[in-house]
Amino acid sequence: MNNVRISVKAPAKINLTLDVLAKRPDGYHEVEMVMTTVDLADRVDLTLRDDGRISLDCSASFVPDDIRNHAYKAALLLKERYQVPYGVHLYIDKQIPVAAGLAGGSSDAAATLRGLNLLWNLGLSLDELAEVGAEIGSDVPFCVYGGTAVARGRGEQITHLAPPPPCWVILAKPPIGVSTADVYGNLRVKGIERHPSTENMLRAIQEQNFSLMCRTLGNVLEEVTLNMHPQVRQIKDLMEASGADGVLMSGSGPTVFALVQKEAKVHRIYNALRGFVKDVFVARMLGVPERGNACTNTYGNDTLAP
Ligand SMILES: C[C@](O)(CO)[C@H](O)COP(=O)(O)OP(=O)(O)OC[C@H]1O[C@@H](n2ccc(N)nc2=O)[C@H](O)[C@@H]1O
Ligand SMILES: Nc1ncnc2c1ncn2[C@@H]1O[C@H](COP(=O)(O)OP(=O)(O)OP(=O)(O)O)[C@@H](O)[C@H]1O
Repeated sequence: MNNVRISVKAPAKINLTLDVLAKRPDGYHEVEMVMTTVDLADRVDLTLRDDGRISLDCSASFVPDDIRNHAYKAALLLKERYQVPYGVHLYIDKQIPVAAGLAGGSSDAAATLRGLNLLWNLGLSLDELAEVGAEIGSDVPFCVYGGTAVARGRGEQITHLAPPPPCWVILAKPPIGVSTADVYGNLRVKGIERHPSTENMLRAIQEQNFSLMCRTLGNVLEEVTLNMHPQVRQIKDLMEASGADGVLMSGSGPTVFALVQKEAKVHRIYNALRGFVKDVFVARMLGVPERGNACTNTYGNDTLAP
């Protein structure tokens, strides 16, 4: 093991809108979704290995530490594609709940790609890293860039956006794991009654209109997951009853988030939820790619430009 080490932040994402337009011949769904990052984040530490091997540890023991881990897969793909002689040891400090609809694994993979680009001195652009990321999962390209974007295709076609109006985000995850494949599998695309308006969400962001953003929140997967897991509906109801300005399930769930602008409301909603569910987090909307994403290393400074 070498002592050249960098740390990269891997923020969670939330979906402000998630629309499904069609089922594709390849089994995936054609989506249109507005996504943004929040400051609930994992940290990925990358230490250079001279022996060419890839290894991984995670603070959460139930997360796989082999090729099933998205971060491990990211390192292997990059190593093979660019014939890198070096290896890496990855340590993931897990703060984002797992199988929660917050793209934790995807963000770890994206952070690994960004970190290895520096550690292995590959000189790749974010577009090139996102292309590698798409081989790992549909959410990885967005996570490579971070910030705020519309994602189309199966999620890999990214159009960057300005940050949404600033606000607090309270996230609550019931103690169940949800399989994204099952949720998409249970969706009847032709039966979708209300599609969220991407156009209105873009307008809300452009005009920095918090109230329009809250009114436009929408996720067509929500109904599917709510029917599978009634607890998710209870959390949603509780957030709404506690005065949240907007409430939505993220991704395929089961995490539900509430948006509020007034700090006093944050405490009220947090306290109401804590009696009901253990995993409650208070975060700020990040909305922009984080500067200084990769920190302390033996090169002396952070050269990652997100
Ligand atoms: C629900 C979201 O998280 C919203 O951001 C994404 O659409 C899913 O992203 P992800 O977890 O990275 O998804 P992947 O790992 O690529 O795919 C998991 C499974 O979800 C289904 N899937 C995923 C993305 C998509 N556009 N259509 C799909 O039908 C497929 O059955 C796939 O086998
Ligand atoms: N680095 C990782 N962190 C967490 N889970 C991982 C990781 N790599 C692979 N996994 C596996 O992926 C599965 C989904 O975990 P993850 O936390 O990424 O889900 P998610 O937040 O619902 O993702 P998405 O929002 O992209 O659908 C878990 O069952 C876990 O075993």
